[in-house]
Amino acid sequence: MSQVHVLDHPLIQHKVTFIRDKNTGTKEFRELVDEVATLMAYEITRDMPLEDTTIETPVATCQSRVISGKKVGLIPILRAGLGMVDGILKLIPAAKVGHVGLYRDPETLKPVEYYVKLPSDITERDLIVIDPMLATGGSASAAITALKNRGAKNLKLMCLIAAPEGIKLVQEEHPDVDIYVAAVDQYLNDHGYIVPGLGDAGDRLFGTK
Ligand SMILES: O=P(O)(O)OC[C@H]1O[C@H](OP(=O)(O)OP(=O)(O)O)[C@H](O)[C@@H]1O
Ligand SMILES: O=c1cc[nH]c(=O)[nH]1
Ligand SMILES: [Mg+2]
Repeated sequence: MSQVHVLDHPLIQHKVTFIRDKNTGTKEFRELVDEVATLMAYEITRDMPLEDTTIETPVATCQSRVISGKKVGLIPILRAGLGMVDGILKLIPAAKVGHVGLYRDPETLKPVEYYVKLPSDITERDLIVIDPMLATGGSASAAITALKNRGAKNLKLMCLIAAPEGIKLVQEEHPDVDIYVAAVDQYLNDHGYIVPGLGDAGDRLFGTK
């Protein structure tokens, strides 16, 4: 069974409060999502392997450590996942970025795939699937399946806000994928929106409502 990591750092929790607030406009919403993504990346990279190296400081020879040659891939789920990419790249600038385009059919709540473009070497990369919202879990699970079908092996899922229903589905369908979230909310309403949530993440990021 995969683990769920709730990233409860005070800075993350503080910023998520303003992301949720309906009075937060598009510009500020986008900036806050970007900042939270950076803070979450700091937490999600805790287990990155290090290797020893020797350097010369101005004073002496020194044994020190660098991140070992592990390659990372970021996979935002379009559209809303795009809002978290730059924030993560600030900490992992060498990561490659693949895109999985999915939208959730408003009637059936089932994901519809419309675009997949991935780095050619995803089988060798540690992949982080990114989407602000994990609601029914259908989109995240479908994205992970699409990646596994193309050979991906090491995956993590990073979301801002999750519903218990979405966590359950991803854990059932992908027990090898750990989930990193800033908050786990109460439930889904009749339209599949997370309560209390933040509304429609894509619309709030891109001002399309
Ligand atoms: O867990 P689920 O029930 O699948 O819902 C979550 C999905 O819904 C939203 O995308 P949406 O379909 O609104 O597309 P968009 O990002 O283009 O707005 C969100 O960004 C997730 O991808
Ligand atoms: O609450 C929700 C659920 C799905 N997608 C969103 O953007 N928000
Ligand atoms: Mg949307």
